[in-house]
Amino acid sequence: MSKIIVRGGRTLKGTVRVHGAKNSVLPILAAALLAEEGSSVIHDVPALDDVKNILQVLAALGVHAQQSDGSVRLQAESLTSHEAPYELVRKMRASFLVMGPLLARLGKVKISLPGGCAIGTRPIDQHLKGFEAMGAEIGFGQGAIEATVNGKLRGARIYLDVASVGATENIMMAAATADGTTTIENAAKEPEIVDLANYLNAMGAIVRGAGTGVIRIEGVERLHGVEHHVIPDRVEAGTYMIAAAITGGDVYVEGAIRDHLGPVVAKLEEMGAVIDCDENGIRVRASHPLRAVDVKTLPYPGFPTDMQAQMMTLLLVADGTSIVTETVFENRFMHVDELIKMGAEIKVDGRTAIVTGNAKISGASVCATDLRAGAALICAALAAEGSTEVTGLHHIERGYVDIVSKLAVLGADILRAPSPEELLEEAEQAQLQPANLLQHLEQQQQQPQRPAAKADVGVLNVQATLA
Ligand SMILES: CC(=O)N[C@H]1[C@@H](OP(=O)(O)OP(=O)(O)OC[C@H]2O[C@@H](n3ccc(=O)[nH]c3=O)[C@H](O)[C@@H]2O)O[C@H](CO)[C@@H](O)[C@@H]1O
Ligand SMILES: C=C(OP(=O)(O)O)C(=O)O
Repeated sequence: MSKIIVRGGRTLKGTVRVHGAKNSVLPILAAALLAEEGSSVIHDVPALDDVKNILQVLAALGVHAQQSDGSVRLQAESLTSHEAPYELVRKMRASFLVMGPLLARLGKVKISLPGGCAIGTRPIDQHLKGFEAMGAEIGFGQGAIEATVNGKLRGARIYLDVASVGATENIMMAAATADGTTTIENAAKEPEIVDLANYLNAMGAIVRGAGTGVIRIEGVERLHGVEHHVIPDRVEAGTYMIAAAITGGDVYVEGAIRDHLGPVVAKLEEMGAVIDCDENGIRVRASHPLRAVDVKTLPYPGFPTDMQAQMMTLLLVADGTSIVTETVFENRFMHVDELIKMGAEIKVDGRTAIVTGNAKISGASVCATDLRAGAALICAALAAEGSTEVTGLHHIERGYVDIVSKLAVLGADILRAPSPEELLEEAEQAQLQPANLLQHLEQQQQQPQRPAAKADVGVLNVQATLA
């Protein structure tokens, strides 16, 4: 089993650069299916497992993709299938976002139900309600959805019962080439929705109001490929801001956009951290003790549910008791039990967690149960006394590029110990002979690789950067 090993107690200092947003790039890659002519080139594509996965889904549908240096060129002129493979959709909920574009392009789609996950049941009723309103006929069988449209999708007025990010995106994509105008009411307002709308508009779509609660999409005949730069990942940025604060550090998060991180900045300031924002990023300085604060997650522009676990971890070291309320997902406190193993005192009652501050956090063996739970455990480990081993890395690697390298460059004592399977794969790739293979594996296991600083992680003197 691979694991991240952290020896806590180091103060983080320096500069870390954020990658392109996972939650933007996934819908944008799905939207590339809509280009009937020309190629799309998407820049600032993070090297994440989720991106690999959605590219596999697109390949199975007939999209040609070429990747180089953080960019992907996609050619979707001739699609060859309307069936998104079960094995791939099952791995990642966001692959359900190909449903809208496939309905629009081919008038039919077969896709497995994405199912729930650790953080909640995550139904897709709002996506389907939107497609039905636009004229799609939807059938279910053997865990899959089959939908067809007689002719073209038709514009409709759709009120979402919950301001779902995925449903807003799926419906926007389906509506881009529908007959007539679609209005989405109670639409999600996340920055990733705006990024998707900007990409669609550059492709020739007419999407107005993205970023507000009412989005209007005037259907056009066809869309074409374009170049697009994905926005920086606000959740990755927020995670490094928390990592800085929890270690009493001084970190410049390059690429962080203040307007996308309003509630995180506000809460850190309420706690007593000093935040300086400029057009290139956000600097966080914190000295302990920090003040306890209450946090309630809400759809954007409220406090993001994707930052709740990391924020809860920071509240452990604050002075006083904090109340954390999770209103977006019904089961997003999975990190609590793991934090308790590290010495935290947290009581959960339904959707509320009462966090006792001034905790003495100590190293333990813990497991990431979902992506942000994993990030929270790494944050806790940075502040813990002693050594922490975090497993369940497949969750973390869905959403964080080079997290170990980035934290190491900031001064954390952190390394990633690969699993025997990963070592074997690495040795096979290096085409080692059987005799050398054993020796290679033994050496690797005795000395887990400390991450090398990657070219895109700068170690800059914060004083000099901000002077
Ligand atoms: C790839 C991606 O962008 N993922 C993000 C996206 O997920 P995702 O798009 O899946 O999240 P939604 O905004 O759809 O979900 C919000 C709430 O609405 C409910 N719901 C959703 C759809 C539906 O048809 N019916 C329904 O009841 C969900 O169960 C949940 O309680 O937004 C979430 C909320 O900000 C983030 O945590 C995820 O990181
Ligand atoms: C819940 C998340 O992502 P997804 O919707 O891809 O599961 C997340 O990014 O925290």
